[in-house]
Amino acid sequence: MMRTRPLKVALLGCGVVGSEVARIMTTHAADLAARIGAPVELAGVAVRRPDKVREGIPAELITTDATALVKRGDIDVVVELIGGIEPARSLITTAFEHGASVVSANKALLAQDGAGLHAIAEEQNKDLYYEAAVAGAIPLIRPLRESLAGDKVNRVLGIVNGTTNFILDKMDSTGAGYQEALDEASALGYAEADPTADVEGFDAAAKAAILAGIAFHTRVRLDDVYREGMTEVTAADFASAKGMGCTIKLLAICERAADGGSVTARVHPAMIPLAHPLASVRGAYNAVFVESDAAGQLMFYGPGAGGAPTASAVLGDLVAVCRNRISGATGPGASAYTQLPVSPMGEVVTRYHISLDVADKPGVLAQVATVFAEHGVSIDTVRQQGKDGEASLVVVTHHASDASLNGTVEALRNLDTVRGVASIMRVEGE
Ligand SMILES: NC(=O)c1ccc[n+]([C@@H]2O[C@H](COP(=O)([O-])OP(=O)(O)OC[C@H]3O[C@@H](n4cnc5c(N)ncnc54)[C@H](O)[C@@H]3O)[C@@H](O)[C@H]2O)c1
Ligand SMILES: N[C@@H](CCO)C(=O)O
Ligand code: NA
Repeated sequence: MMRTRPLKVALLGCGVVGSEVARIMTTHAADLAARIGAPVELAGVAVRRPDKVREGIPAELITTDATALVKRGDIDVVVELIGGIEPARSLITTAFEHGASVVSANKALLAQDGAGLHAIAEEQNKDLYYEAAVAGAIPLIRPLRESLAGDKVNRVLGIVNGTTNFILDKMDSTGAGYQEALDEASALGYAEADPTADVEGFDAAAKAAILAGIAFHTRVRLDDVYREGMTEVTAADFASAKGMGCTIKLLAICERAADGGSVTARVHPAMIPLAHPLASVRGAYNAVFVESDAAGQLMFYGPGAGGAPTASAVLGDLVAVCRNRISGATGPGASAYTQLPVSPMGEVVTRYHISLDVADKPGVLAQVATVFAEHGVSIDTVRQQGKDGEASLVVVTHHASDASLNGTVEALRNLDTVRGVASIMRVEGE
């Protein structure tokens, strides 16, 4: 039966995502009301620039005072789409304290203080939903929190940043320059307000922290996630990758240790075989593999960024939270009961592609191989190409710990015959 009193929604931020949320709330109003069981009304929109023309949003709803809006007391759901840490955190906290539930897409804030926000939500008996914060439109948070709640997840691996996937794809497929591809990603609404968050891997690291926490029922903060961005990936790296039947993607990898006693979370560029499903993830699309005891391997794929796709996830959360409001229930809260330690990157075991510039003379290969052997790093393949007394040596290793690999590279740099380490890249997905 349809309730006549509408649920009131306050929208904080009306940029790329917020404007799409407002548009869909208006164009889909009747369907949303039917699905929720009550009409949903946009009761106020907090913006920074009130003079901007905002099609479809009545001028009387616009305010620059976000704090007053969340303090009104009659708001059922606050949708936070400002981004960043402050004032978003204070606004969300105030919203809970004044009776509202919250939907947010703010991965930076959730990775930094998800535990604190969940605690306040639980204290106030309110919902905190954030499907849009990880992998845009792709349903991922809800499947992990709800559909897989009876299984044991061991690994989450994937492409979780649309901007960097868009840039790497352009560099690989069209030979486009880094800056040109980044400018295009920003114009399309994929990049963060400060795109450094994307290209330096902070955004993917925030998503990895959120995913690892939910997948392993533990607490993983942004600082726990090892992070390398993609700004140093070069055309030469793509050429090397091609040479071994691979491409390069910025991956987020969260793993539970084989003994179950700890977890790791990392973000870095990696070579993956062209035959791997992640290799064919193009543009701003995201794809995430989840491996669990009972289900085996699941793959989630779809648009990872952009106004409308992200708004789809926000609207899904809005419907869920509104339904909960009507039934007087709340959805699942934080589930960090396992309290697993996060192991340092040095303990992560993977394969490596190392490109060295060496002197082209007898014994160099043996010298290099000895350094690998001394550090317990087993070599899979070696490729050498000579050029004017110098040579380029490409070594691909078997599985080794990051600590052993770092020790190897340090020792290689100390060899007179090694002129330089041109690149080191992990090899995943085999
Ligand atoms: N764009 C995407 O593809 C995407 C995808 C997933 C998640 N997100 C997240 O969604 C959030 C919003 O992203 P966006 O792309 O829409 O950013 P955006 O920069 O386009 O929009 C944010 C808006 O908030 C406004 N704002 C800032 N401070 C404010 C304040 N104090 N009061 C009122 N308004 C304020 C800004 O003027 C801006 O219009 C961020 O947390 C982002 O990380 C974005
Ligand atoms: N800047 C982010 C938005 C989606 O979270 C990305 O490119 O993936
Ligand atoms: Na999502």
